[in-house]
Order: sequence, then structure tokens, then C-alpha cells
Amino acid sequence: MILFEQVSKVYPDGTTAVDGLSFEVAEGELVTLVGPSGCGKTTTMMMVNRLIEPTSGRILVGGEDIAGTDPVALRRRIGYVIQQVGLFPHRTVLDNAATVLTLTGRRKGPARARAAELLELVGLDPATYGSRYPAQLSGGQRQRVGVARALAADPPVLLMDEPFGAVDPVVRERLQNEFLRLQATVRKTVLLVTHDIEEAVRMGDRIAVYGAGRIEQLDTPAAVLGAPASRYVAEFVGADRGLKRLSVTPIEPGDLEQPAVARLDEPAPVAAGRLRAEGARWAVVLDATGELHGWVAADALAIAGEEGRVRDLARRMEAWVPVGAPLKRAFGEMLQHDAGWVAVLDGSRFVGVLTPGLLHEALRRSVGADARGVPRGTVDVDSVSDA
Ligand SMILES: Nc1ncnc2c1ncn2[C@@H]1O[C@H](COP(=O)(O)OP(=O)(O)OP(=O)(O)O)[C@@H](O)[C@H]1O
Repeated sequence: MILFEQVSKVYPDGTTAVDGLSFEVAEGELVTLVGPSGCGKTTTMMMVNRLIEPTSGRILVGGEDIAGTDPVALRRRIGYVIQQVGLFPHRTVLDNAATVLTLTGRRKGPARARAAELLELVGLDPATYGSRYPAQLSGGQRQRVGVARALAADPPVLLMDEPFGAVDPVVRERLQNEFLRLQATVRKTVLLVTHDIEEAVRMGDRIAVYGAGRIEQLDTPAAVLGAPASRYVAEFVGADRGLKRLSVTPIEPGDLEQPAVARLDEPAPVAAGRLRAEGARWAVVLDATGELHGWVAADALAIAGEEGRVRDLARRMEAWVPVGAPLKRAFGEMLQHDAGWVAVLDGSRFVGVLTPGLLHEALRRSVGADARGVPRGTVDVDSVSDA
């Protein structure tokens, strides 16, 4: 959808900001550009909507060389979200969100109706916030209006330059999650610039790690964290990339252990005998349909009388995660419930358990660059470094 072919930008003072860049962003893909200050991220982005012209090379959007496209028509197809949201202070939130629509000739009524839908979409109740002025909003709310405005004309492409940069970490995380949820439905082709590797990992389908004017590695978050292409990338993603990798490595059925099983309606002595034969100290308790009910200790079964049923001795299992969730979530559940294992479910069906040892194995498996990513919405890297 966005194709860079050998694109370079040398500013008039001789600064080479971007040097022979070639890469593609697929339709519906979100690629994050991450790197230290001054490495050319913003220059890359601003060449896509022709706020900056490349010195050489070509950029194609939707198969069309943008050098031959009218910049105003081009920008209508490309939403732009920046850190200093740039709302009009003397216009209401609703009118701000409707700006692009009225600029492109929509009548005020329909433009406002659409703007109200968009505010709703980004989590701002139009009845409450629509008539306010930007100064009457929090930073996070202003940022949402910026996103609503960028989406107003339903452009296929979105450029976002540090879109969540101006707000505190808690609001930032919320905005990131909201945007990911939104992106799952609107599926725009997105280039997102950030200097924050955690944001890049959390948001990107793929991450482009920039060195000076060049992409050092372009790959999935799991691959960049698991197999950095160079010492530079490894240093940039940080010494704690192992911990970050917990966030991007999914739990797979092959990672799991099959513990002893007791059936909810089974007589306790029957289950006790089986556990003893298997040398198991506990068993998961499943109902007749294979759904997880909880767990039961071998000791409890052993001392139950002839009449005892597993049902009466079973304890509820609080620590569980869905298959495909990131390992970090399983680790978090273990810590929260002080449990030595967590149950893994596929829908409501029990598929196995994950223990700290298995978690470690799974993490080692993900070292390879072939590590698959987890669904974007479940990526959670905030505070991994202090997990
Ligand atoms: N108009 C300009 N004239 C000369 N040099 C420029 C100009 N704009 C940017 N540069 C230089 O080009 C390089 C890349 O800048 P750019 O803004 O693309 O970097 P960035 O990665 O987005 O940085 P940051 O994270 O700090 O925003 C920097 O060395 C910068 O100083």
C-alpha cells in the first residue's frame, strides 16, 4: 500500500536524513518506525504526504507514484495525527472533528453527524464533549479528537507521529489500547513514528528499527526482540528484551503439560487411586463436557470417605489464561494467585497447564526469528521491564 523505493532525503544544508530507504507497508498493516532522535523517522513519514519531497527515489501509495499526485488530493487520502494535536482553539470539539469533512465540501449537518460518530468511535461521548472547546479537554481527550479528525474522511492511510507522546504513561497506555481496538475494525494502513521501543513493540505488526537514516531491521516485534539483526538493534531494544519477549510470545498447545485429571462426578476413592498410581499430588477437575471446574489435591481425595465425590473436594481454579495469550499474562496470573501453574483454555475447553519451567522453555523456543507474533490487541509491554 505504501512502497518506498530507494528513497533518500538530503536537506539543503547537506544533512542526509534518509539514505536509500526501500520497504513496503502492506494494506491494513501497522508499521512502527522507531529509533533515536534525529535518525530520520519524521522525514520518512512526511515524505508520504509530501510535506517533504525526497531528493531521490520513489514513493508509491496504492500503486501510484505520489510525485505525480496533487498534494492536496493526496493528503485527503492520508490521515495525519501528530503529537501537538493542532486543534482549532476557537472551534468546538465537534467542529474540530468535522474539519476535514467541511473542507472537502460536505454540508455542515452531515459533516457534524459523521464527526459525532467518530467521537463515539474514539471513546468520547459527543453529547458530553462535542460542544466543548479544546482547552476544556484533558491531553488524552485532545489526542482522541486528533485521531477522530484524522479518520473523518475515512482515509485508507494513516500517518501518526508520536501520537501518544504528550500524555502521561497511564493515559498513554489507554490510548494505545483504544487505538489497537479501533485499528482491529478500521484496518487502516498505518505508519507510526515513536522513539519508544515499548510503544513500537506494543503497536506494530512490524517494527522498523532506524539507525542513522537507514532501517537496521524490519520485522515482527517477536523477531526483533528474539533475534536482533545487529549489535545496534540489540542495544536499542534493551538489555531487558528477554522480558519484553514474554509479551510477544504466545502460549501454544505444544508448550503445555497434561496433568492428572479427575472428573467432577467421580467418587473420590476412584480418583484417589488413579492419582496414586500416576504419582500425582493434584489433578485438574473437569466436568462431563471437558470444561475446567477447578483442581483437587491428592491428599484431600485420599482422606475422603467412600461416599465422597470429587465435586465436594474440588477447589475453584482462579489462575487461567486462553491459549494464544502472551506468556507474560500466564506469568502475571501465576504471581497474582501465587500459583505454581496456570490452566490454559481454548474457549472453555481445558487444553493443559503451564508451569514456570514450561514457561521458560517456551521463552527459549521464541528466541528464533520465526517466533510468531501474538494478536496485536493482547500485546502488553508496559512495565515489563519492572515485571
Ligand atoms: N529542515 C531541515 N533542514 C536540515 N536538516 C534537517 C531538517 N529537518 C530535519 N533535519 C535533520 O534530519 C535528520 C532527521 O530528522 P528527523 O526529524 O527525520 O528525525 P527523527 O528521527 O524524526 O527525530 P526525532 O525523534 O527527534 O523527531 C536530523 O539530523 C535532523 O536534524
